[in-house]
Amino acid sequence: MAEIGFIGMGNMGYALLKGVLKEFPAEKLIFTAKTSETKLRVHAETQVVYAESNAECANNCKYVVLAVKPQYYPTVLKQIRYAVTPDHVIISLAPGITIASLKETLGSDRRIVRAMPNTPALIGEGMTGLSYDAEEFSQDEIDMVHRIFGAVGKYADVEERLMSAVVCASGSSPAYVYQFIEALADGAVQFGLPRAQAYAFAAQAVAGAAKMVLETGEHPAALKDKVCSPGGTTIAGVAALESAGFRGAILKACEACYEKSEGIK
Ligand SMILES: NC(=O)C1=CN([C@@H]2O[C@H](COP(=O)(O)OP(=O)(O)OC[C@H]3O[C@@H](n4cnc5c(N)ncnc54)[C@H](O)[C@@H]3O)[C@@H](O)[C@H]2O)C=CC1
Ligand SMILES: O=C(O)[C@@H]1CCC=N1
Repeated sequence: MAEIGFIGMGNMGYALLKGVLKEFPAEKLIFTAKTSETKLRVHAETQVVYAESNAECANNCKYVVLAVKPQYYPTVLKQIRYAVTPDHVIISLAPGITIASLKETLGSDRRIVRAMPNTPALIGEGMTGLSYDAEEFSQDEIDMVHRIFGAVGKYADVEERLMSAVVCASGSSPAYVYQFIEALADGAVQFGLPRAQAYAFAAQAVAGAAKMVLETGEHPAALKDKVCSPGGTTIAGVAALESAGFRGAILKACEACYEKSEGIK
């Protein structure tokens, strides 16, 4: 019997499976995917066994990670309904779908953890928000959930009402950061920097700036001020971004993301 099972091998399920393999041996893991091609490919790559069905996957592990899109939840929940017991720890990655609604479908004694990870989990640099009713779980189970997400990056517990805000800050935001890196690189290519170097310079600048925020604990605005020489190049760029509504655009993106997440049923 495995310990952790993954239902769904798309972008997030695969990133988590690959990520946790750095902390857990393949024998402790099991997964399912929709197609045989995916099952065979992921098995060949990871040596992790796959289950023939979602119910079989749930039957063969204690921690069941639901890594399918919200629109497939009704089907998958129906498939696993009688396979998951009150002993299982069900980890749901979907935005918007509440613990209460999952209990309504699966049974009120089923125990659910909501998790909002992100794809940098693939390389151990993920960030996951976790939400659960601590009274329903033993300390060992909570430690295990933390170990799973700790294996793929950082994590923090948050109140369930804040999960859609976590989607804005870290679940969806890697996409915005990639857009930013792509645009920065385009900007540099415009002035002659070779394309490959432009991505490397832009991505390292983003990674370095992010680490400065995390490691110095300084306010982002103070760090920004230190890059801006009076009358220099950076403040000219900052002024251009302000007049283009850069920060306002990001706030709008978060608003759209939040509303979308809250609207998922
Ligand atoms: N991609 C991301 O950055 C993040 C995704 N999530 C959440 O993780 C979940 C999965 O998202 P993604 O991996 O991005 O989606 P995806 O579309 O890449 O993968 C979902 C996978 O589920 C499979 N699937 C569909 N129906 C199935 C079934 N009945 N049985 C087994 N597998 C089935 C699909 O074939 C697909 O491979 C979603 O709830 C999403 O909101 C959460 C945080 C970040
Ligand atoms: O786009 C989505 O719906 C998922 C949730 C967070 C990141 N990707």
